[in-house]
Amino acid sequence: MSGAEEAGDEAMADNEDRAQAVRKAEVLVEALPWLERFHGATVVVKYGGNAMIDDALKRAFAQDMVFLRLAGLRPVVVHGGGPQISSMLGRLGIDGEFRGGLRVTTPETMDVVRMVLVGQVGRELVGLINTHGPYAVGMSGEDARLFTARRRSATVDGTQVDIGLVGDVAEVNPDAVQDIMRAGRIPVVSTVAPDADGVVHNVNADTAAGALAAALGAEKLVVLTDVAGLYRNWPDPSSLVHQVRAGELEELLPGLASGMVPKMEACLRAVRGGVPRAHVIDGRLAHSVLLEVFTSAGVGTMVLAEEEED
Ligand SMILES: Nc1ncnc2c1ncn2[C@@H]1O[C@H](COP(=O)(O)OP(=O)(O)O)[C@@H](O)[C@H]1O
Ligand SMILES: CC(=O)N[C@@H](CCC(=O)OP(=O)(O)O)C(=O)O
Repeated sequence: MSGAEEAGDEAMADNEDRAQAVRKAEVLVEALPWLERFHGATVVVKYGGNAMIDDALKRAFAQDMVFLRLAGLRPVVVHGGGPQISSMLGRLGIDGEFRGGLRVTTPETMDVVRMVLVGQVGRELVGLINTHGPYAVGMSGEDARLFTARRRSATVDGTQVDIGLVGDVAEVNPDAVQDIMRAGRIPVVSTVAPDADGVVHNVNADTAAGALAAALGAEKLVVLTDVAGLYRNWPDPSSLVHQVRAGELEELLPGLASGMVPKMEACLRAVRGGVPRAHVIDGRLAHSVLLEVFTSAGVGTMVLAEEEED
C-alpha cells in the first residue's frame, strides 16, 4: 500500500470515528426534552418475573434505575417473582396452580411466596442497584402499612373461584415510599400485604404497581414483561397495540388471556387513578426502560387516559 493510500485509509477511519461520536452525542441530545419534562417526576416501574431471569438483563435494569435517579427522576421499583416462587415451590415439593392468572395460595404457599419475594428476589434487586451506590431500600406491603390487602377471588370462565390467600390492594399508604424517595433513594417494593386483620396475602405485583402508581400520583407506570407489549389478537405478531385509550382497553380486557390480564388491569387502574400514561414494554430488551423514558421511539404499548393528549 502506498503512503497516499495509507493516509486515505486513516482519514476514512478518522471520519467514521467522528461520525460515530456525533451519533452518540445525538442520542444524548435526543434525551434533553425528556430530561426537562420528567425532572422530579415519579415513575413506578414493575419488574416482572419472566423478564428477570437473565443476569445481564437484571444488571441492565439496575443501571436503568440508577440512571433515572441520577437524571433527576424518582423511580420506584415494584417487583414480581412468579417464576422464582414456582421454582422454590417445586424444590420443596409443593404443588402450585394458577387460576385466572393468579396463584392459588394456601397458608403453606404463602410462607414460600413471602420468603421468595421479600427474602430473595427483593434482596437481590436491592443488592444489584446498590452496587452503584447506597440507593435502594427494600420494603414490602407489610412495612409502614404500605398496602392493606382485601381477599379476592379469581374469574375462571365467567365464574368466581376461591384461590386462598390472594389479595387485591384495598388501601395504599404511600408515606414510607415517599420518605425514601425524598431521601434520594429508590424504594424496591415486594408485594405481600396484610389484610385489615393482619393476615398476610399474596398480591399480584402488576396489581400492586398499578395501585401504588395511582396513590403516588406518578407521572408514569412502566410494566416490563417478556413480550413486546399487548397484542390485540395474541399471538398474531402483526396485532401489537402501540397505543390504546382507557375506554378501549376496558373493552379489550374480557378477551385477554391470563398473563396479560393483571398487567392491563393495572395500567387501567393507574390511568383511571390519575397517572397520565402507563406502558407495557419488552423487558427482554436491555435498557428498555431508558428507551421508553428518554427517546421518542415509543416502545411497547402505551395506555392513555381518555382525556390525555398523545
Ligand atoms: N394479548 C396478549 N398480549 C401479550 N401477551 C399475552 C397476551 N395474552 C397472553 N399473553 C401472555 O402473557 C405473558 C405475560 O404475562 P406473565 O407471564 O404473567 O408476565 P410477567 O412474568 O412479565 O409478569 C406473555 O408472555 C404472553 O405469553
Ligand atoms: C397472586 C399472585 O399470582 N401473585 C404472584 C406474585 C408475584 C408476581 O406477581 O410475579 P410476576 O410479576 O413475576 O408474575 C405469584 O404468586 O406469582
